[in-house]
Amino acid sequence: MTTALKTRTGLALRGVTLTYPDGEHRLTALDGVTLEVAPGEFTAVAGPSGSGKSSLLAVAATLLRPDSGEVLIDGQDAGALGDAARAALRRDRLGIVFQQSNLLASLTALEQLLVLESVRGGRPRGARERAAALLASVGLDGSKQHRRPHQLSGGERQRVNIARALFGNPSVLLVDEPTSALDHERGAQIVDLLAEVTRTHGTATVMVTHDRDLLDRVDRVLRMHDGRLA
Ligand SMILES: Nc1ncnc2c1ncn2[C@@H]1O[C@H](COP(=O)(O)OP(=O)(O)OP(=O)(O)O)[C@@H](O)[C@H]1O
Repeated sequence: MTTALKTRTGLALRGVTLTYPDGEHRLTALDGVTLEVAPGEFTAVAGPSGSGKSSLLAVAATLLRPDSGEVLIDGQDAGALGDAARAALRRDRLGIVFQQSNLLASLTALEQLLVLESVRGGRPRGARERAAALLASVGLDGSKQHRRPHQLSGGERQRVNIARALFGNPSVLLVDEPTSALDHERGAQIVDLLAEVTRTHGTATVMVTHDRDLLDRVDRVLRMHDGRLA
């Protein structure tokens, strides 16, 4: 495994602008966004609907190429890479937790993590033990690891999502509205868990949220308005 050799400097966006086609014009979703998130730092991005939060995550996740500006993951400029190298960068350095739990219905919690190793081209020795330990560390012990998504609560599914995102030992963890399907108490527990894994795994974590009540649990809150960060 090369994970031990990763140089971790976190996430940096420099002067990022993103536009979408909008009839005969272009709509500016991100307008010169600059942002740095260091390893072990938990940053929230809050802002009204349509302000550009999801666009910011998609660009940071290297899923969308910005019109201009740079996206650096551990110092590597994603824009300078071809598609295959960008996919490898995503696989090796990024963990992504989507709003909708996109777990595979037929797999148990443990298998949701292990299937990633198969995609990566094999299952290194100890992967099963590591997956089990990771699930236990996010609060899913024992028999719950052998349940399928429909046999888990919304909060538990989100815990599996978080464990799965951490399984590749990412440097950067990107989280999109993780509490939208949860009540306040369970939402707060998930944000506390994200704060804990940010510390213990040393990830540069960015969470997009519109839930203001949870913002006192993060290291830093950035506000987004009309594609600009303040
Ligand atoms: N694929 C797309 N094509 C065209 N316009 C888009 C597309 N995706 C988003 N937009 C527009 O870009 C702007 C930013 O959208 P974005 O989804 O990033 O905002 P958001 O802050 O995440 O909103 P929400 O909180 O509602 O999810 C909005 O004006 C939106 O309508």
